[in-house]
Amino acid sequence: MAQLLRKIFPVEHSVPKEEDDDDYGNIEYSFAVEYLGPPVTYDIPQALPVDIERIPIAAPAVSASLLNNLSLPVIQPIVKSKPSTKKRPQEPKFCSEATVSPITTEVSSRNGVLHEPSDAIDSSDAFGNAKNNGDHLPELCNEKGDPVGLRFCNCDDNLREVCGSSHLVESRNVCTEDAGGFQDYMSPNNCKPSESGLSSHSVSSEIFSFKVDDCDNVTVDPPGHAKKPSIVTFRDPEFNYFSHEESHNSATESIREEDCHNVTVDPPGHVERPSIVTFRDPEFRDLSHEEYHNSATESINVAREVERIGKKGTCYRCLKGNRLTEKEICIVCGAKYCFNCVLRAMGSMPEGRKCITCIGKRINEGNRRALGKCSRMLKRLLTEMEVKQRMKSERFCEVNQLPAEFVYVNDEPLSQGELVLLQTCPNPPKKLKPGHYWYDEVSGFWGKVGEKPCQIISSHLNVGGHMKKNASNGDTNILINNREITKAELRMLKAAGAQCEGTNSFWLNDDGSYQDEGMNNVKGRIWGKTRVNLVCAALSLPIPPSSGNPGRKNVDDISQNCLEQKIHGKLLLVGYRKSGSSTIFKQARLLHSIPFTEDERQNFKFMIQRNLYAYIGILLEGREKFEQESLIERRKRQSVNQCGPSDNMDQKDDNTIYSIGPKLKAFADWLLKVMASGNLEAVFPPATREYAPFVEKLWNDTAFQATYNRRDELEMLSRVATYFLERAVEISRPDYEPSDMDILHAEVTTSLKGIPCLEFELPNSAEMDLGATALSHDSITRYQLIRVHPRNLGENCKWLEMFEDVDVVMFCVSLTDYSEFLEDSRGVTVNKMLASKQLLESIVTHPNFDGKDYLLILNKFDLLTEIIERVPLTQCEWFHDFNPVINPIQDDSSRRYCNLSLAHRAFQYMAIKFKRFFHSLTGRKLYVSLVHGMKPDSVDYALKFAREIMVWNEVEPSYTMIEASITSIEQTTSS
Ligand SMILES: Nc1nc2c(ncn2[C@@H]2O[C@H](COP(=O)(O)OP(=O)(O)OP(=O)(O)O)[C@@H](O)[C@H]2O)c(=O)[nH]1
Ligand SMILES: [Mg+2]
Repeated sequence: MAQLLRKIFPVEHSVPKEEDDDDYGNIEYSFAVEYLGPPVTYDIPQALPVDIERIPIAAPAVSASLLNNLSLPVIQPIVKSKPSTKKRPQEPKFCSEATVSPITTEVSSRNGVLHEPSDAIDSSDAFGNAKNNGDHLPELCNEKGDPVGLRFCNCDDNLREVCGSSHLVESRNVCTEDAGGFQDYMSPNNCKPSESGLSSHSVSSEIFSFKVDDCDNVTVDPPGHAKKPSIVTFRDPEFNYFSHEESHNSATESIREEDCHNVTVDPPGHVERPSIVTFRDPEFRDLSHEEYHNSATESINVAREVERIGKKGTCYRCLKGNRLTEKEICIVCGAKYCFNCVLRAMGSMPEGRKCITCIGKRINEGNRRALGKCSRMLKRLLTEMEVKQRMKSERFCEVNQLPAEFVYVNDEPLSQGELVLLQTCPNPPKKLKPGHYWYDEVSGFWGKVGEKPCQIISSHLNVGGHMKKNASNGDTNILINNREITKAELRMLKAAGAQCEGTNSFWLNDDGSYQDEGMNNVKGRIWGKTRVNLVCAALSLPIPPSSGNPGRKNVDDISQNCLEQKIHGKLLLVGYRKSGSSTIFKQARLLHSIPFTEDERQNFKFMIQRNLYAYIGILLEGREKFEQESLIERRKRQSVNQCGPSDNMDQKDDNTIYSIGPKLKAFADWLLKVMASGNLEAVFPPATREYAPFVEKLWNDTAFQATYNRRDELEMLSRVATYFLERAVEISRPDYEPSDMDILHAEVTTSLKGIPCLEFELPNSAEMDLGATALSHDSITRYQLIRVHPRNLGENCKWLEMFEDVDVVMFCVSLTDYSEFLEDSRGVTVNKMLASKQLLESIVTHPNFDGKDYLLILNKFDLLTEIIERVPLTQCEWFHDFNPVINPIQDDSSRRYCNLSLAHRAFQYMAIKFKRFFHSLTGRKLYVSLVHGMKPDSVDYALKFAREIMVWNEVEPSYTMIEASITSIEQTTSS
């Protein structure tokens, strides 16, 4: 049979004969035959069937220009190597220019006896994968002489070093021939297989250290690696993660004897954490380690973290670069490669962005969302077609698919068919990941076990087991479809008008109709009411897709979109009128590249144009006033001079520099009338096109310009008006398109209709702020920023309870508020700073907000520096004792500096006032951040500050640490 096959499929030698072992020439095919002998009493390693689909296929190489100086791995043809009967591992055969590095072997053993290798051993790894380690695997025997996974020559009872190629311990061939052959990766820089005759087992130009410690734990540490017990790591100088293992096949890289002799062999740089599979994605926590192991089939290679060799931030291959260097990340092990190394490390990417050694392995679940989303770096490296092809492979190749058996629905793992059913239904669960979920097939409610529902999916799907009563860990004594609901759901029910008193069991259908259990009459419907939607939005409860607001994507009223992904922290942004909270919200949006939709831009355009007419109206009103004043002044002068009144003179005197022509006068009168009637919103934008020519004429008019020059005297004119008035002609045109800066500056009347919310990502720690890489989702966390206007909170902030799950309240105060007054609802004039203080008190003392963290954002610092000298801080009675010692101003150049320093002192003073006030209410610290809403960096800093507050809370708070942080914050904010 073998001979026949040889005739049909002649196999060429991959290595020149003279370099070869004798046995190599005798290539054979062998087939498994049924064992008919007597029963065996020992374990036989399992031979796994080959999954043809998992064998990587050579893909076209990247463009020729890129290949010139690349050392890409070469795939060797499949050959069978006969088990060697040699006592010593085969020495490597390198091409002439290749050098063999000395091998360092450290052996320390009390009980362990290291035997000369005899035959290749088979071993099972931690996942039960069968391994045939071939004849080149170092073999380690325990005291009974049983092989335990490593084989190497020269043993000693003590630690010792053995150098020289004769003691070479070769890297392994972990691939089983049964499993479909192996693939040999090597660097052409070192050796070309065809020329060198290098066997697939012989690239071992390594420095390894082996250590057998007291408990027969064997450790092989490459130099420079942090020693971890029971872990063997290999390192190739040219290709750090290069190994002989056949990562495409069912064998894994690790050899582990779990009982007494912990022996692990890991691929270069890859570290398998002892008996722990770590999934950094918090979502994955649902699946315990044991379950993962138990449910993993033998052929599954799981995601593992790669051990960093170089310094933090450097490329994992060339060890160059820093945190700021752009890198591509392996979706399996997390290794990061720089622009120059990524193609060498990842080859032709048959399964997307994976190191060559990670091909065939499951992705890290934390990277699932990034599948198929190309980075900028790849776009620069590859052609458009190549990028498409690789991203397609990444998304659709089998090994990258979600394993059905890792998804538990109502405590039962899904079959492949059920997973397909779930994923292809009209409303599938979004971003499904391994984990435990509950599903109410009657209502379509879907959530994670132990949590409130996060989505409403298609109902009546036959997937998973039966929903348990305690599936969502509810504690309300109210049942919906036999599930005890959570407090949040109870609020939703109440908002929908359901009578929950007396009844504790409801039947809820997928159309939202509900009835008492056992009764036939529908008592009402949950969905379709604005109030219910608002409550759901605020409590992060799902609503059916049809009741959502599909038009808007990233920023929206808190809706389904916000619930798709795990939100790590929620920030509530609130501030008194015109404190700048919506500017900060818009700035956060721009910072996190969430573009404004066309609809939003159109709305901003209309708002900006309408505001422009309002500013013009205020100027025209001012013009009238200035004209009057001017006339009065003139008449006074005339009467003083006693020039003798004459009709001619009177006529002439009516014209001042503030006088405008009859046409403009008619327009001005009309505009002022519209404003007085409060109809500006109704007239603009419709009248914009018609009146644009008047704006241009006005702007070019000397009287209008004279008024504009005195705009500081017009109290009604907001400070931001200048920004828009300077471009009045352009903005008034019908074809005006607002820029992001225009949108940022726009005074937007906050709508009462919705609660804007945006999701954004931040690196996990301040350390990483500088060096976040494109794909490291494990080091990036999602946050939600909710902006609520005080008017939306209702009287005494009663609606605040809707936001009780926020982590940090960002309370925004304009630093210029001390100089502004307004009439409250009772018609009483109040200082805006005091109004802000009152609002803060209402929130802080709200029962649902007891114990929350607060970050006070003192905004508009730039404006404070402008006004602080003109308007004393003592204008606000709360600041009556502000009495800083200021150096006398010597000249104009030092005036600005003095203002700045005065503004700083004023800021510090106000911050302390608020801190003391907060402390008197809560007994706790108030964090403070100085912000300039127009500056992205400043807003970014504030958001990261909020993140740090959350992080401090997560870490067991040590008093000293927090104190230290607070001190540093105060220093930062005051600097
Ligand atoms: N110069 C300056 N202007 C700012 C700053 N922050 C906000 N503004 C301006 O202040 C005005 C009011 O800001 P908004 O963000 O609309 O204030 P708000 O808190 O949303 O006000 P409401 O809509 O009443 O809630 C806008 O014109 C902003 O352009 C700042 O830091 N510096
Ligand atoms: Mg606003």
